[in-house]
Amino acid sequence: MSKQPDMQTETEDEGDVSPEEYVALSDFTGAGSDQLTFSCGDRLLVHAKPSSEWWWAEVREVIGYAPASYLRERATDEEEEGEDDACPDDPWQDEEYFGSYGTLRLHLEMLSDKSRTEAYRQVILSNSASLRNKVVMDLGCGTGIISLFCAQLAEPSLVYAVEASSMADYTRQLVKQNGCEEVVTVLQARAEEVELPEQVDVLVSEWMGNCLLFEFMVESVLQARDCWLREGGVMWPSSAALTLVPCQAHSYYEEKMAFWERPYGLDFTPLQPLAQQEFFTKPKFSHLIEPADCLATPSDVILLDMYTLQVKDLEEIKGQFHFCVDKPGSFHGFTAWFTVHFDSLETGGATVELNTGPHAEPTHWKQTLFMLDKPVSVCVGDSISGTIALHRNPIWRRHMTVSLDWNIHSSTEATENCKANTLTLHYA
Ligand SMILES: NC(=[NH2+])NCCC[C@H]1O[C@@H](n2cnc3c(N)ncnc32)[C@H](O)[C@@H]1O
Repeated sequence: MSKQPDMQTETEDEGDVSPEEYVALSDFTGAGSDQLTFSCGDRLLVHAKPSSEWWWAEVREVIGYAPASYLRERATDEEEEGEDDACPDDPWQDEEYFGSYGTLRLHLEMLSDKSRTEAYRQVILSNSASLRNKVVMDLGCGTGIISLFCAQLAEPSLVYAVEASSMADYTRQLVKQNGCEEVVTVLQARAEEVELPEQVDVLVSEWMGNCLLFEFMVESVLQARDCWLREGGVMWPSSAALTLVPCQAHSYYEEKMAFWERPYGLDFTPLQPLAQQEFFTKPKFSHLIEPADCLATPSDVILLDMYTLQVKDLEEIKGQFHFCVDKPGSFHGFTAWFTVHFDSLETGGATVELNTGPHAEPTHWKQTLFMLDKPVSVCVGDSISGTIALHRNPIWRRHMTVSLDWNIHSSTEATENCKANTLTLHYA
């Protein structure tokens, strides 16, 4: 969340509104004396809107700042009965989420992803000696593959394999089937609630979702870190980076937009605004970008340190970018992917990398494509600069909105062809 404006410096009329009643969509704990703290469902009186992100409001006679994204205008009486969706009873959608991991489909997809699974195997293998007599927590172990690698390739004293879904019953069987029950203990529990008899030396997890954070399993990892990782313990992954690049996407554009120009000799272009709204206002997961589609050198726009990252930081994560176009073409959109790194347990030992980008082995995550509403022709020497912001959904806690704001400075036009653009895409 960007810093709230300083109310004292706001002139009287800036943003002042006659008090309007809003409902809190989610709990919020204010940081500092001038931010409000409120609970989901609280009624707030909004007195001023000095910025789009922070409003000056009152709750239970306390005045302060409230994040606008947490508030919804109070419905009129007759709409009131719909109020309970303001505070859904399952904001993490855990029933559906853990239900999906109780079946084999997703586990088969993950285990079939050689690049992903071999990276974790490589981590265990290259740290085999250092893992001796260590206590490990495998958070969200699924079928237990990482725990089985630990038991098979190293000699840890104990591995706590924590899995919340019903897959845990089968994971216990797999541990026994492979003769690892001495080392691996499977606990069916949410990592946030699990009770371990001891702290752990290593917390390993495969938590990454689309665009790195989708599903927000990372929150569970951070909570487990704060609860169970001993002082000086190791996080695997140790760090994560979100990478972005401006790109061409001719085939996707042809498929979803150009198609309407002359289907079967007819002019269907009046449907193109509909196509733009339906296909280009949300990210395209599982996009496979060709290296040749990159219009500039990809850039890491967000870097996460898994030792210092805090849950509250996940509400909004921002990054800057400045791309120098190095090949002429159609700027159709931006593609994003992530890379995670695993520090060696030995000081100065080799780091293992899992890179999900177009220059590495393909993974089941592939990449994520954010399409512009209209492509822009760019030339070598043009620059594309701006910011990316990942806003976590205040209600549905596994979802987020990705906002991209950028300008294009053309090198060819005499005047600064500085086009301000905003692209905000909501995850479904
Ligand atoms: N890379 C991802 N996007 N997902 C791959 C790992 C997901 C696995 O972790 C389990 N899992 C996810 N969150 C939790 C949690 N808080 N506690 C226990 N198991 C979990 C989930 O049931 C599944 O088996």
